[in-house]
Amino acid sequence: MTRFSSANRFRFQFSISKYAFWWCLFFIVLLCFVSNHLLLSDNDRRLLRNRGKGWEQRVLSSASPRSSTGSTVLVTGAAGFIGSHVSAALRNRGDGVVGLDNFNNYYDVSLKHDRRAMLESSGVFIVDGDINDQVLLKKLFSIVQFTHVMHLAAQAGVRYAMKNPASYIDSNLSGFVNLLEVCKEAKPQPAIIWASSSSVYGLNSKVPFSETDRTDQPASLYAATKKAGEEIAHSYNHIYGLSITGLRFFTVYGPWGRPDMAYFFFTKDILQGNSIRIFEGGKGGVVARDFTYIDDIVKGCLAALDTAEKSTGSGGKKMRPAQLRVYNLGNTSPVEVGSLVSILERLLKVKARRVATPMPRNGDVMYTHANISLAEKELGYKPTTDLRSGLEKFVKWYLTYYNQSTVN
Ligand SMILES: O=C(O)[C@H]1O[C@H](OP(=O)(O)OP(=O)(O)OC[C@H]2O[C@@H](n3ccc(=O)[nH]c3=O)[C@H](O)[C@@H]2O)[C@H](O)[C@@H](O)[C@@H]1O
Repeated sequence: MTRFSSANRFRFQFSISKYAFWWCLFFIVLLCFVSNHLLLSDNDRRLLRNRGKGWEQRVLSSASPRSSTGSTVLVTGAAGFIGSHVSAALRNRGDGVVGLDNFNNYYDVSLKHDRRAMLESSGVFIVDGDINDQVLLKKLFSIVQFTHVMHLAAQAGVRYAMKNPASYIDSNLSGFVNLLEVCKEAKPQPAIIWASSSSVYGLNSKVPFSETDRTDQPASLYAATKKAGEEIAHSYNHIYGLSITGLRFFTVYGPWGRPDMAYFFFTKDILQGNSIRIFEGGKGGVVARDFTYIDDIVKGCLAALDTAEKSTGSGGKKMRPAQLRVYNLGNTSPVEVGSLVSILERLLKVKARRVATPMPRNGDVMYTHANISLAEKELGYKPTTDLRSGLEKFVKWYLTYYNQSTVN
């Protein structure tokens, strides 16, 4: 009995320690899984993804220009609307392009992934990363000598600033400063071209808007951050000799556009039979925009890049004064929102359910109209697409992309 129980005890203890061992192992694996998948920040995960095997090689091959005179451009916001078009155009003419985008969910992320797929097929690699990530930016600059930075990453949208003000500070102010900090330290420094906005004109009532008009009355936080960006650009140019060009875009539209913009969600709502709100100014005031087609904007961006002088500093030290420019890139022919809807109705062959709504106090301004004579003179910028032809291209893209047909 005693002999039997001591053998049994031994077996019992052995199996207990065996189970304890397997349980420990199970808990260790579980712990690893939890720390990897739940405790890692978005940024850590992004770094792991970015630094995977072959990552540097992909960055380098995307950065190499096809011709000896080609530029090497870092495009931030490359999976965005304007960023994807500009990246494709730069690549198509032979420049080296590395994209950077944080793929945030401000609007449908799958659209951004589809833009990325389109760019990757033409040889542009988009790094999944944030402009606030200084370690990542420094890493990119240590691998590639960028001649230019086309900074198109931003928190866009005028009305959304009332819902999520912090996102505008994060991208348009902190992110911009972070990028400039890395650019100013680079040896040699790149020239920077970046997206400002027509919204900086705010409550300015002198039309058409010229670059010399007042821009100290922003009507939204979005506009205030873009205006602040222009002042920040001034200080980095002044202190560090960075060559900086700001482009004030006027309501850019077209294929692969932004679903948060009126022409885009009006199209969706008209097709789905939903009503659309058309903002109207009080006392006969007109609500209109100088809608500008994406291909014209791309030409303006490339011309700004081609005419940008080199930065004059290096490694944080300014050698002599550097170029600082700002240009309006608009279409010069404002169209009332109601007329935009009429064009969409004709193209979609569907009557819109219009609800006239007095302009809410949401950061929108009543009217925009660009004077583009400066861009015309110095960049050779000449928009050629009227709203009807541009919307026709947009609608064609929209119906194909969303696999829809018009209702006859
Ligand atoms: O050019 C610019 O500076 C800005 O252009 C657009 O801003 P916005 O002109 O307000 O463009 P939409 O949001 O597409 O609005 C277009 C027009 O439709 C009107 N609207 C908008 C929404 C709506 O439900 N109803 C309506 O009538 C707006 O008041 C505006 O007049 C972009 O969203 C900004 O990111 C950009 O910086």
